[in-house]
Amino acid sequence: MRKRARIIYNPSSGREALKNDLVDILAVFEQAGYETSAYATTPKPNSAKDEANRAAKEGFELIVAAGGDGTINEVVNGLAGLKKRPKMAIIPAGTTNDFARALHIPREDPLAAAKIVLKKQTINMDIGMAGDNYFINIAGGGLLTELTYDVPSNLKSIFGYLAYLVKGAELLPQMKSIEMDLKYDGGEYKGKASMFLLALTNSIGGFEQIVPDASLDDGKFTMIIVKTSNLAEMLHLMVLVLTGGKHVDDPRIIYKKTNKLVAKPVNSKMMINLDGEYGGDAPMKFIDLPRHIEMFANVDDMPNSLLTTETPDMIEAERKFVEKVKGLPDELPETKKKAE
Ligand SMILES: Nc1ncnc2c1ncn2[C@@H]1O[C@H](COP(=O)(O)OP(=O)(O)OP(=O)(O)O)[C@@H](O)[C@H]1O
Repeated sequence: MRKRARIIYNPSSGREALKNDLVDILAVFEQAGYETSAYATTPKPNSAKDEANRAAKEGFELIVAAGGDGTINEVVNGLAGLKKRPKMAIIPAGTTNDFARALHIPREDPLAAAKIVLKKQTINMDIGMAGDNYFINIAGGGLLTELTYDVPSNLKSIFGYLAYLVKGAELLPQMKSIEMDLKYDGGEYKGKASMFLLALTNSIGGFEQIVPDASLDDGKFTMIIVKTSNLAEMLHLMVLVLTGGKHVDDPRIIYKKTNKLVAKPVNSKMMINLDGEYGGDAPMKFIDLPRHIEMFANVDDMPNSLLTTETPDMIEAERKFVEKVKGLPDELPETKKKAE
């Protein structure tokens, strides 16, 4: 019997290109040896997740997630809890496409992304588990991570994580650190922090510098705890990120590899963000499931070292941002006071 592939695509995500190319995309997977069918997701919550789960249980050998990061996250959530998990491929069609960036899959041309399957190269990717949910790219908690919900998606497309940070900087005067208890492999942080992040890939909102040494299959998250919420200090850290990852050694940051994290707020509420979406409230336990899903990737093009793959508009966005930050005074006593 021929192997079967199910393409789960979001007809509403990103550009029309996905729909226009669908017939050719189906042909690529047929050429790769799969009897292939397609399923269009609906606005109903979890439609991609439920279909991925159903197809996997029916014995499909390959599930292709075609859409934005939200669709990919849902498909992973449909598969990660199963004992027998099919292979996955992704065709990015969203705005930020963080995950495709990490796997070096073309982000502008869905047909080219589909053709990665013809190279027959896969990697066994780590997946994050957070309570009952799964994530593939990043989890976070704390006041700053809550801001992602406010970043309009047209801004996301140009600035990615930068938008998140700029928005954060704008809102910082209203912000404060919260008291957290974070237990990780071999250590614990008890104290004030503005946020923590757990990264599985090195691509967060288009910025590979934030987690310069993330590995996709080492069974460990890269954990970043940002202790300060002081406006001037946050801006300084952003500049360190933009100028090549020097933030990792900064004393206001804890930067560690860990397989687990138990995150608890002390006397306050802490929302958890999973792959850019609200994922429940802490206390929450996070575990890195090592080499959990076999994923088609452009392995030839994935660098051993972690070189950035910036597009011209990202470089321009970075340049503008650094200019903006440079123009600000070092100390902003009014806002600083409120931020503390
Ligand atoms: N047929 C549909 N019509 C409208 N919305 C849909 C449909 N199918 C799925 N959705 C919604 O699309 C959202 C997921 O979007 P997805 O992440 O795939 O693309 P995107 O939003 O364009 O990408 P990005 O997050 O990168 O901007 C979910 O909220 C889901 O409910």
